[in-house]
Amino acid sequence: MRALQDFIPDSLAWAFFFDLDGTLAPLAERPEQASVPPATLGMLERLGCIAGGALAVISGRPLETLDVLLQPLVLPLGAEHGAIIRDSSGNIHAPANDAAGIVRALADALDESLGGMPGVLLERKNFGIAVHYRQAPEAADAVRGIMQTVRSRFPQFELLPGKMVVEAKLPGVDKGRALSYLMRDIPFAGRKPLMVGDDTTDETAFREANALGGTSVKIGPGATSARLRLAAQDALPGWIERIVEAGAMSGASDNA
Ligand SMILES: O=P(O)(O)OC[C@H]1O[C@H](O[C@H]2O[C@H](CO)[C@@H](O)[C@H](O)[C@H]2O)[C@H](O)[C@@H](O)[C@@H]1O
Repeated sequence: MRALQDFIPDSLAWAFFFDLDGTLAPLAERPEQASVPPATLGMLERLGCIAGGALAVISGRPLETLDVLLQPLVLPLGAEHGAIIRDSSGNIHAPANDAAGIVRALADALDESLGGMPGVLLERKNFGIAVHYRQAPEAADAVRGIMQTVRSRFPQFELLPGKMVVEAKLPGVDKGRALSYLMRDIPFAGRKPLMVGDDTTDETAFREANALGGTSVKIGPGATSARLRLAAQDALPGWIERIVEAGAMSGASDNA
């Protein structure tokens, strides 16, 4: 696999897709402690301008949380692993059926089965849930077992393992589909997609970006379908800055 340092995509030809946790935001002990550094937000804003708006975030986070984490930017989004999409015109695309009741029932059942396991966090979302064990790594097997047992009573969901987390999401929802959906319309259409992510949950988007004639960047170690690798998350802002500077030198406008 190629290392990333010599690949500086042309901002006029590429569409940029970023994962959030572990990619734009350094990983934190708890979900509510994560933040996107102001310098990264500034670089994203400039990149979005020189790329003609062809920049989106595709994340497991709820849409409303992404808007808070990315403010003052308001970007096209694939939220909750792509269950909810906000396109470049600001239109929201979400599953037609109201999942609130069944998500609440699943979360309540998990809450009861987890029984206040120390260090284990239950995160409720609109179309799924996440059970985190970053603060109790020794609970990993127990959490996975409980998730499998409870999920068997809720066939409306499928499990998705991630970094120190097991999530339950709707079937047919994945980041690859979100990327593909966004790529259908201007300003993404006609460009080559570049997906940057750090987790197994990003693999569907890596494969989709590759299949659509683009490429993909995996941050950190681990088996992956991504074609390029960046050693660590803290090297990402510098790489984005190089794309922005190269774009500015080639005459792409970074005036909003
Ligand atoms: O698709 P992503 O943007 O990578 O979101 C995936 C999940 O990220 C969050 O959990 C992860 O980040 C937390 C904060 O750094 C960390 O404490 C946790 O261990 C990670 O799994 C988020 O809470 C989930 O909702 C996202 O699905």
